[in-house]
Amino acid sequence: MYIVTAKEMYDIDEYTINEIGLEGKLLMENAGRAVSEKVIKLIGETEPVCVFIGAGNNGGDGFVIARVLLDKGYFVQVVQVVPDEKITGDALFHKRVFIQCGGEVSYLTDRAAICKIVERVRFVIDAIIGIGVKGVLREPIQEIVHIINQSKACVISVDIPSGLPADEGVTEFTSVQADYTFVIAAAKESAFLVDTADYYGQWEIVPIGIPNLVLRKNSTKSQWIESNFRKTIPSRTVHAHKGSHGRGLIIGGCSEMPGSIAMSTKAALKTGAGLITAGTTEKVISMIAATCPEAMYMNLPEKDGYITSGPALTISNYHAIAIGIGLGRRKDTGDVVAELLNHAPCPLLIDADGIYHLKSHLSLLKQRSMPTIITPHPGEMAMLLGISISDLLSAPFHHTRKLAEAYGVFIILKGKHTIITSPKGRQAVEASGNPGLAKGGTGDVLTGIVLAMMMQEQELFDALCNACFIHGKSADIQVEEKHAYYDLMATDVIDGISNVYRTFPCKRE
Ligand SMILES: NC(=O)C1=CN([C@@H]2O[C@H](COP(=O)(O)OP(=O)(O)OC[C@H]3O[C@@H](n4cnc5c(N)ncnc54)[C@H](O)[C@@H]3O)[C@@H](O)[C@H]2O)[C@@H](O)CC1
Ligand SMILES: Nc1ncnc2c1ncn2[C@@H]1O[C@H](COP(=O)(O)OP(=O)(O)O)[C@@H](O)[C@H]1O
Ligand SMILES: [K+]
Repeated sequence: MYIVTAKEMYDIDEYTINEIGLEGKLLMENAGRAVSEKVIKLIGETEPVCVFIGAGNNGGDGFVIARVLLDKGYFVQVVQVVPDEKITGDALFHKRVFIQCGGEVSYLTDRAAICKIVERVRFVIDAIIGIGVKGVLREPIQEIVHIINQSKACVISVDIPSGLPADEGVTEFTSVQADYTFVIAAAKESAFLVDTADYYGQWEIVPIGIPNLVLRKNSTKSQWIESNFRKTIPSRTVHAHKGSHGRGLIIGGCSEMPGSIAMSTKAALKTGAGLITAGTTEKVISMIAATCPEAMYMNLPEKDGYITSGPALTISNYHAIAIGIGLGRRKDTGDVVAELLNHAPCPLLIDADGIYHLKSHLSLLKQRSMPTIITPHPGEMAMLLGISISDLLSAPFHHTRKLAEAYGVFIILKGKHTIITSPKGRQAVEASGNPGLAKGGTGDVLTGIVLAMMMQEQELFDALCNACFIHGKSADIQVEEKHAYYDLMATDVIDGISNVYRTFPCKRE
């Protein structure tokens, strides 16, 4: 499940054609056939279909789809939206094959004629432009796209909704609003961005015979899905003891936010951590101890209800430490974050107010010999970078990679499509979870889950991805089985962790 830019996709095509030896015409045939199979499943037997075709190879895919449907007995109307001389190369080859098979092509750009056709069909296949789009759509294509968008027909886009950029960072565009998109060979970046994802409608990737090794070689991003979780999540051996599953310390909490550290602590234990100590103020300990009797507590010095640094903070005995949840933003509380950045002898996870304090100590990240992980939501990430949230969200892959590489830090940028980035620039998207998670406290739960995963025997990058998977899937199963988006609480997400382990048991023994 690779994620690519348009350039990476072109490199993949080129390598497959020139080095592997699979011809472009053949890839186009495969692409058209693969999409047709999906289309047939979707639309049933007898529906009339209109295929809109543009000048490039995306249009070429459209000719193959039209031929397959025609061959299966569908009434297929092909509307070519560019003049004949624009159809060249592999697309022209497949246009000729379509015509040889009895297909008819009408070159149409007239509004009234197109409206009439679109009114009569229940399904429109959009093969006007694929990843080759440059800038905002020109006329008459822009108007044709508006007609398609206003029609009642179900719109199925080939590879990408026409007009939509494949890459992040493009903010001005007009696009087909698809109901379904069958994406060719690899997901494109825009399928995961706040401003562009919805144009795809429901989407899935269709393989077209490009070898996996070529995809792997040319992409740095992928989706983290169920099979990744199953392959990488370590099992607990029969000889396991609490020491073999990690001793973790979570530092946070203040008088106004006592619950957050309680939730992180509980989530870490529920996820499988061996021993968890919650380091917080005496008052917070008295408030939360009864809610999580399995945890241990470290009484930290405080001032006005907030943690301050002092000798009570012993950090040498832990396999991983998390700081930031419900910590507050006082300057002397920030000193504790700096102290950990300087001295924590183990992987360090920084979240929430810890990220706020990190902004003043970014340079300390580079000196750390053990990994540092941050888990910002877009507001915190934009604050760290000194850019607006909308700028961040228009190019989240780029911005997170830049920060991760510059400071040698692992980043979990939270959202519907959570992006996990390593200091070497490897990136994964974890897409589970639902709007029920848009509620205070769910981030604190994630922190606990991440801390626990960091201490299990697996690659750190995989651990971070698996943590996001557990968090999102817990919410998804809870909503499927007994909750709604509205009533899901962060504590329900903790309870739901058991469902995730029971639904996706680990295979590795
Ligand atoms: N071998 C390959 O390269 C394969 C490519 N495939 C398909 O080919 C597509 C990419 O093909 P191409 O690179 O030919 O590009 P596209 O077919 O995506 O689009 C290029 C055409 O769109 C026009 N265009 C671009 N921007 C425009 C704008 N703003 N307004 C109006 N017209 C505009 C261009 O003039 C050009 O004719 C993929 O999305 C995929 O569907 C598949 O067939 C699989 C194999
Ligand atoms: N609409 C959504 N779909 C999927 N996941 C979501 C959605 N909204 C929020 N989340 C997830 O919920 C968590 C919220 O974290 P955060 O904003 O830090 O919450 P808080 O600090 O209030 O606990 C993140 O893991 C995020 O990915
Ligand atoms: K398209």
